[in-house]
Amino acid sequence: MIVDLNIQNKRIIVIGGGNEAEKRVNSLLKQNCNILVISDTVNSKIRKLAKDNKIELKKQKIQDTKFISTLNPHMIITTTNDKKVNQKIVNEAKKKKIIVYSSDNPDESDFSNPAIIDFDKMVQIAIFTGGQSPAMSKKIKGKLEKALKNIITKEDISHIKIQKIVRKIAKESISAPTQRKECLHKIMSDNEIDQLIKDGQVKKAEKRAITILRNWK
Ligand SMILES: C[C@@]1(CC(=O)O)C2=NC(=C\c3[nH]c(c(CCC(=O)O)c3CC(=O)O)Cc3[nH]c(c(CC(=O)O)c3CCC(=O)O)/C=C3\N/C(=C\2)[C@@H](CCC(=O)O)[C@]3(C)CC(=O)O)/[C@H]1CCC(=O)O
Ligand SMILES: NC(=O)c1ccc[n+]([C@@H]2O[C@H](COP(=O)([O-])OP(=O)(O)OC[C@H]3O[C@@H](n4cnc5c(N)ncnc54)[C@H](O)[C@@H]3O)[C@@H](O)[C@H]2O)c1
Repeated sequence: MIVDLNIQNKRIIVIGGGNEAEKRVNSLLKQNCNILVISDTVNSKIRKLAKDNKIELKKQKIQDTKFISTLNPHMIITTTNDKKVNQKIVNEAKKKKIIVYSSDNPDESDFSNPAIIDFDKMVQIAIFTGGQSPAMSKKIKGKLEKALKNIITKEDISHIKIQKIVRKIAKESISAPTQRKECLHKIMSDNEIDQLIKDGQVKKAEKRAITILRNWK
């Protein structure tokens, strides 16, 4: 099942410092979480992230799973090239009911990583083949990225920003969910708002949206 994990402000530990660790760290950096990498060696990208204080780094070879009790993370991602170490970590994390992911063990991991297309951090599209072919996910992502550029427009992104604002107000000011929905749809399909967005007058579009909302009966 594809869901969006909420890991805001949580402590996430990544074991290993190679290519896989780098991919996982890059995804985690898009969330507002605390990332600790533990590895005996790290590649230059991870070293730079630590230097820039984007992540915490512990240069250490993991031999047992004591670090789990000591650091009490919300989630562990293990990416070492040592299958036994990865398995030990998975077993212990499961015992402690900690969310765990192992790069070499999709079957025992609590989640998977789809290929992701991102539009302005506002719309994310995930492509997933259920573990059958990661390489094909990557290829389809490339094809979709090109096609979607003409479908998900700058105007759509502006509408999302406006909806975020009016939706918050609507939740407080319009008590009936069906009415709320109707009002939000009206704002989404308002020709004047569309035109203002196209003319680059986003603030005016926002104002008009709020006016429609305030006048809603
Ligand atoms: C989509 C993407 C997202 C990401 O990684 O963030 C992703 N793999 C990507 C690329 C990629 N990975 C691999 C290759 C080499 C060719 C090949 O093997 O096909 C390539 C292609 C390349 O690099 O060109 C090797 C590989 N991958 C996995 C294993 C282990 C195994 O199968 O047991 C091995 C063997 C390792 C080895 O040989 O030792 C497992 C998984 N990889 C997944 C995701 C999950 C299933 C996704 C799905 O079902 O679609 C899953 C199950 C992990 C999970 O659960 O999360 C990302 C592209 C995104 C992008 O570029 O935007
Ligand atoms: N899920 C995927 O999409 C995917 C893709 C490619 C590879 N893989 C798998 O991911 C694993 C790692 O791949 P990689 O390319 O990052 O390998 P890598 O060799 O580049 O990195 C391995 C890292 O683990 C560290 N490490 C090893 N043993 C350790 C220990 N005991 N304690 C702490 N750190 C330790 C090493 O120092 C190194 O930094 C492999 O098992 C590979 O099969 C998965």
